Amino acid sequence: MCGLTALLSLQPPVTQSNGVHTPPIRPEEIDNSLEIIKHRGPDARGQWISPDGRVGLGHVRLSIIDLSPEGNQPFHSTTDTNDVHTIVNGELYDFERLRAQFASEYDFKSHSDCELVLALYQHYGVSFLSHLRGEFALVLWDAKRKLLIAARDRYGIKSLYYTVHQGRLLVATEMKSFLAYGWTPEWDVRTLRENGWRFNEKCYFQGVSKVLPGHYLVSREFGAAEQKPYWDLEFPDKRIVETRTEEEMILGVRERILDAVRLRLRADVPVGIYLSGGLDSSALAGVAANLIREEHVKVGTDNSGEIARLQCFCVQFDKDSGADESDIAQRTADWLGVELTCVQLDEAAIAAKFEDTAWHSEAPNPDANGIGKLALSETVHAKGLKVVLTGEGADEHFAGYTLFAADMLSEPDAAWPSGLIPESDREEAWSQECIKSDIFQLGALPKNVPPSTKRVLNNARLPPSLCTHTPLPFAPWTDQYTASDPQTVLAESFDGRAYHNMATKWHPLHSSQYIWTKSVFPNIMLRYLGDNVDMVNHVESRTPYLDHHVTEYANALPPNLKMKWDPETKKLREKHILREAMKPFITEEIYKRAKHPYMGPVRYAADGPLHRVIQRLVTKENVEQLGFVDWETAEGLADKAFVQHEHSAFRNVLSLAQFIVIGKGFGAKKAEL
Ligand SMILES: Nc1ncnc2c1ncn2[C@@H]1O[C@H](COP(=O)(O)OP(=O)(O)OP(=O)(O)O)[C@@H](O)[C@H]1O
Ligand SMILES: NC(=O)CC[C@H](N)C(=O)O
Repeated sequence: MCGLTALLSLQPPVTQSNGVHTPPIRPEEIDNSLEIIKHRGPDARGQWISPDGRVGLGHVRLSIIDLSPEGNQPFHSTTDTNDVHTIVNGELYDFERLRAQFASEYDFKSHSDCELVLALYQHYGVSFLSHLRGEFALVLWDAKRKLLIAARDRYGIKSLYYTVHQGRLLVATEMKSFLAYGWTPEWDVRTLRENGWRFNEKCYFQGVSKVLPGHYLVSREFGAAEQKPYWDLEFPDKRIVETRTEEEMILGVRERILDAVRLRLRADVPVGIYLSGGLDSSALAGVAANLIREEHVKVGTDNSGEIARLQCFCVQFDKDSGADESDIAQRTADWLGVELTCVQLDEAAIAAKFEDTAWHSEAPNPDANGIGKLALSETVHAKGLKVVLTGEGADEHFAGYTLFAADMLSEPDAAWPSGLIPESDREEAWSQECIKSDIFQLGALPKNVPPSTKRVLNNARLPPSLCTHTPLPFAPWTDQYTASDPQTVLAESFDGRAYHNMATKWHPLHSSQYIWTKSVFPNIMLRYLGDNVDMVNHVESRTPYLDHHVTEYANALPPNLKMKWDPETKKLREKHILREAMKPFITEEIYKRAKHPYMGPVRYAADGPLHRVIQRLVTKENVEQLGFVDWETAEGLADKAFVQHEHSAFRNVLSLAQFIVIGKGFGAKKAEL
């Protein structure tokens, strides 16, 4: 993916009577901002500043479609009637069909997918976003109307941040780009204490917000910007009985996934696949192999029609870590006849990449999982590939997480009467899942949650699990920022439409899927395990399960077909319909294998490489420089984590070390009372 940066001066570039001085935007500022994210776009760099010096657009390019200079950005549409400029990070699928459709009314200058934004904006006005299919972050400036739009894809696959600094609206793919404009980061201690940055539009730096998934930011006539939604997840009314047969729905899922993969194999550069021992990625590899065999589909630049040339990549952890799936991935690769490269990741390699992963992801998470993804992209790049397909989004939309089970069982599924679970079984299984979800927590369950908070999300069982995440060892003075507990903050990050739907229309499984997919998924998973770390090594990851034709179809399926009750084992079978839809393309082993979440090792040796990195980072000086952490509590964490192997201390200290890396990299001001 590429990277972008944009500025809009909210005041004219002169000294005002009130003393505010907004200098015209300078090319060096944009260039410095792009320099910070140059890893996102090694192939070309471009910028545009409006004649009045009030609008600036900058872009670094990882070229994927139309590698010629015509595909470089910004793109401009300047005619008698038009004066529109855009920068786009991402991929717009099915662009060739749309390009042909609009060729008579728009004068395309390139064969880039991204230029489509100008054609669609000219045709549809601000509603053009609904016509984009794929992952993107973009900024568009309509000079005639003095209208700025900054938009993000439906799921938040791409990141997009904004802030106002010295009278200028700043927008960028990564927060660190703002540093070039003289912005000085200050910790937002409230959102750190309340965990809000993991759930909502806030960031852990004051004044910085995310453009939310499925939203666009709009500023007219240089006025204050506001966010508006253009798309959201929708689920059916739980009382309406499904009339399609299971077979029809299995075929419906299959057809849409085939289409989503087919579109994502199209690129002017080599394309590969991230392959684990799980269903989601094995299905992608299987579908791709099938498309090569049955339709002779071109895979990136490879037109050979040889399945053996399809390149897959698997992270290989130490065998005794319990986290390694490479044997299974190898069996899948052998069965399909594709090539598999295993990327060995021992503890020394994990330790060596710890700081880079935190810095680039901008989304600290208390585990080492993101490091594996960073290592994968390093190898993919070394092998000359620029694009990979990866399986994120399947668990969200086809119900793969066991954390959804309690909500799935909390109510019968009237939409699929033939799959109804006998009431006594359902109630028994539900109470067991509730006990399990209380025991299997990654930290202490949230305390002091007002009863009203539980009702906001219609008593969903999922929220406490999302809120147990690893409190940092906060300094006592930060207690003033605990007016709202994390669970209330999570609940309040949704809107009235969602509350109404959860209370009256959606099955609890669907409410749970909504809560997860709108909160930690874009803010943590797609950052720490997604685009941000892939792009460090100039690799674009494409997510076929996050194609909105796939997800809209999946969301409309009955809950009982997503998590299907097995009357013999008296257990739920997660991702049932996805499994059935993908059956022709996967091994028997994968078809039968239960979900194992992607996890790096969680136990590391005392005085080993990772312990030493943590000791180097978590010093009194570094902790005190954060300002919001208590050194006395932090001091013993590394020993507890690596010598006594306390899992919660391990998570705490990893989190703390990541914040130290981020604080140092950003030059964040020490937080004070
Ligand atoms: N060990 C790994 N090597 C390479 N890629 C991986 C690895 N683990 C996960 N991934 C990538 O990350 C994606 C998300 O991981 P996740 O665990 O959700 O899916 P999965 O392993 O494919 O399937 P399942 O969810 O059924 O276990 C995978 O689909 C795959 O593309
Ligand atoms: N890396 C990207 O975001 C790709 C942008 C655009 N699709 C191109 O090929 O240039």
